[in-house]
Formats: sequence, C-alpha cells, structure tokens
Amino acid sequence: METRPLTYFEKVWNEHAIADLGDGTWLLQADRLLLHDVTGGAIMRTLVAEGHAPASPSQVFGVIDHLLVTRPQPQRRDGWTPVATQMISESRHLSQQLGIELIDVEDPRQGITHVIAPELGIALPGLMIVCGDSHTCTLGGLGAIGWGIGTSEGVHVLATQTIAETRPRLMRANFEGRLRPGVSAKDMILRLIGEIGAGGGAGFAIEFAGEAVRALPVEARLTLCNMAVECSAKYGFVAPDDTVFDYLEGRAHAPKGAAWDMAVAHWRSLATDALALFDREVFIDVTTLEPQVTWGTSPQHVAPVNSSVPVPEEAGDGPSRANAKAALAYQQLTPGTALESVRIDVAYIGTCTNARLSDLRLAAEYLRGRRVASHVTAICVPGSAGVKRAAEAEGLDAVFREAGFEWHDAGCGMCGSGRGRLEDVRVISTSNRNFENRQGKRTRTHLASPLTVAASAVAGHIADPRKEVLA
Ligand SMILES: CC(C)[C@H](C(=O)O)[C@@H](O)C(=O)O
Ligand code: SF4
Repeated sequence: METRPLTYFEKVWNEHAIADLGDGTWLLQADRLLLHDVTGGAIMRTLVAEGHAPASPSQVFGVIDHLLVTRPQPQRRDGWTPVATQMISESRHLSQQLGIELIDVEDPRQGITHVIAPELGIALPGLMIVCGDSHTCTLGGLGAIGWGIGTSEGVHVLATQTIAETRPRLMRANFEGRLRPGVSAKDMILRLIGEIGAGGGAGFAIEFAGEAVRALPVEARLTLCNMAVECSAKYGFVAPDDTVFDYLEGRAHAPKGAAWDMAVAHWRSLATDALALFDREVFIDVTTLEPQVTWGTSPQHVAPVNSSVPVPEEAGDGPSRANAKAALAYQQLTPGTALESVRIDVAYIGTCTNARLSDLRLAAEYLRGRRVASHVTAICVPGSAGVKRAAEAEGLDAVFREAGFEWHDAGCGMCGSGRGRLEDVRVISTSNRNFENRQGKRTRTHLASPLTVAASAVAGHIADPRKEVLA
C-alpha cells in the first residue's frame, strides 16, 4: 500500500493493477468494454478467428451509433449504405453468437455510446472503461476512467477482461471562479486547449478541478471530459461528488440498495488527497472567459467569439505561423476579419460533446420565438433516443422545428465518421473536431457551444449569444 498522498487517478489505477509488466506498463482490470458499430465488429471477428471466447460477456456492451442515418423514417430505415448494412449485421450476428448485449437501432436505449453509457449507469465512478473510440474519455465526467483502444487491444480485453497500459503522467487543470451567463463547459475546454495546445495533454491523464468544475452539472462535465483527447490526453476526468451520485442513483445498471451505499462511500474515498502532487498544474480564471469559437483546423485554433481571425505573422514561432496560415487558407478566412462577420451555411447541434438534454434546452431557450436565417441549414441530432424523448416531452422539438431546424433521430450524424456527410460548406458545430474534411469534403467547421451555434443559426453568421440574451 502506498502511504504518500495520492491523486484520484492513482487510487483508481492501483485498485485495477493486476501485475507490473515493467517499463511503466501494467496489466489492469478492465471493468467495461464497449463495442460500437465501426470498431466493435473487427474486435469480435478477430476474437472468433483466433479461437478465443469472451471472458466476461456481462461486462461488455454493444452499441449501434456511427453508421446510422439520423434523418427520420423512411431514410432512417432505408438509407443505409451497403457497407453500413454489412457492418451493422455483423455486429448483430457476432454479439448474439458471443452472448453480448447489443443496444440496437430500435432499442429505446439507443444512442451515441458516450451519451448512453452514463444515462444507463453502464459508466460509474472509479471504473476503467475501454472502447475502440477516442472519445471514451467523455465518461470521466462521472469519474470513470475511460479511454480509446485499438482492435488488438480490444480483442485482448474481450478475451481476458484485462488490458496492458502505460501509466500516464498527471495534470490538474484548475478552473477557478464562476462562469458568466452565456458561457459553458464547451467554452472552458476550448479555452484550455487554446492555452496548452492540441498536443499539450500528450502522455497525461487530466483531472479537471476547481470551483467552476465543481459547479458544473454532470452533463456539462461530460462535455468537458469529451474533449480531453482533443489536446491529446487519453484520459480526462472529474472526481465524483454528490452531483454525480444524485445523477446516477436509480439508473438501470447502477448498484441498488445496500450495494449503492457501499459504492458511494467507496467512491468518496477515492478523492485526490490534499497534498497529492501532479506532474503539471494549469490554472484558468473563468471569471473573464468569453464564449469561444474555433477559426482554424485544429481545436487549438480558438478565440473569443467577439474577437478577430488572428494574423499569422503575429503568431508565435515558425511552425505555428505556417500552420495558422495553412489553416486560414483552408478555412477561406482573411486575417483580421471579425469572427462575428463570418457567414455560415450550416448550424449543427449534436454529437457526444453537446447533444444531451441540457444542451438542447440551452439552444431551444435561445431559439424560442426566433427564426434561423434563410440561407442557413440548421440541424439538431439528439445524442440518444432517451434525450430525444425527453426533449419531445418538453416540447423542445417544436421549438427547434418552428425556428427552422431539422429534428433528427439519435446517432453520430454529421459529426464526421457518421452518416450524411456535408460538402463544401461552412458549419458552426457543437462537435469536437474541426480537421480538414472532418464533416465532409471541404467542410469548414467552427467549433462552439450549443448556445453560440443557436445564436449563429439565427444571425446567419458567427454570433455572440450574449448580445441578444443579455440585451
Ligand atoms: C469511429 C471512431 C474510431 C472514431 C474515434 O475514435 O473517435 C469516431 O468516433 C470519431 O469521432 O472520429
Ligand atoms: S459523435 Fe462524433 S466524436 Fe462522438 S463518437 Fe460519434 S463520430 Fe465520434
């Protein structure tokens, strides 16, 4: 037993450590393996081809999310590409053969893996959860340690329910102060990435901490952790507290009765000790934080919405200058242009970053009684069937539709790897990636919060949501 003060991550790591494999690598217990339609099939297929069987199928869940058409019926049912049809039927067939529960298209629990794992209590504090998907770090919002794995690692996990992992260094990102109205978790994480850079988290597990993080509801913490991987950190998390316990109690897969009370007591004991040391600490004062929007082709190309497209000649060293120039050329933007004057073609609300009920509520609150600009295609894709039902029960679908938004079924949609890609348009999007061609050929993506996307949809150009709301 280590007796020095420990961080949350170290405590969870130690509880899962089975064997020291040397060179900083450990064999760890994996509590959950999530298999989605893009990478899950190959994992199951390889397992079968290698003659193995799942070690613990009840700890494995299959999900269909990426390959779905999110446009409502009949496209939802008939619009699959032959490749999607083949991959989805392989997932169905193999998960049945291996005794793995599959949350399929028509299942009322269906949705994006990282949205439904918290909703169903499949993700819980202190668990190690792996999936062939880089945004598994989202689950850190509940205090789970989640990360993305490759196919051969997935086969190893499926066959043994263990994984070999190199112990990362530890960073604490402290967000101090209180957020101002119109500013949200998405702005916090974009700001952090702007500060430390898209590679700044490489080799680290990031603990998000500080007054502003403690004040965030669970869904906002999921947004924060979702983008840890966008600064190259494999893992990002918030140590769980009453906010998380209240959210999880009673969820389908959460422990019940006496087991729940024991679990909560244990989860509390995992909190980072007061004197624990981190390899790096970053401090961000949120009291002056503005809504953020990306201008370039990396999440680090970010600026306050009420500022201007930067002038590359004024940007740091040679490589970042060249990189900014190339980004501006791709994005068809002129240095010095006010971001708020940049005209958009598409406004997109969806993805595992920002398609939970609270995100939709924020956007709908802005859209009530307003209309999307006539040249803008506006799309809202709820993150899960559960989110969609809850939104409809509150009449949010009517608010979106009356404002001129398309109202879709749940799935990854037009995030990137999903179906229904866009082409040659400028998109303001609540997603997490703005690489070249990410949302389709020649798409020029600007990442922002749901509120900023709603305001921009109405204005027809990138817009500061606070102008109207606070006027
Ligand atoms: C398909 C999957 C491997 C991929 C990821 O890992 O992130 C996808 O979800 C994405 O966002 O591009
Ligand atoms: S919504 Fe986008 S980022 Fe999230 S898992 Fe799906 S494709 Fe990946």
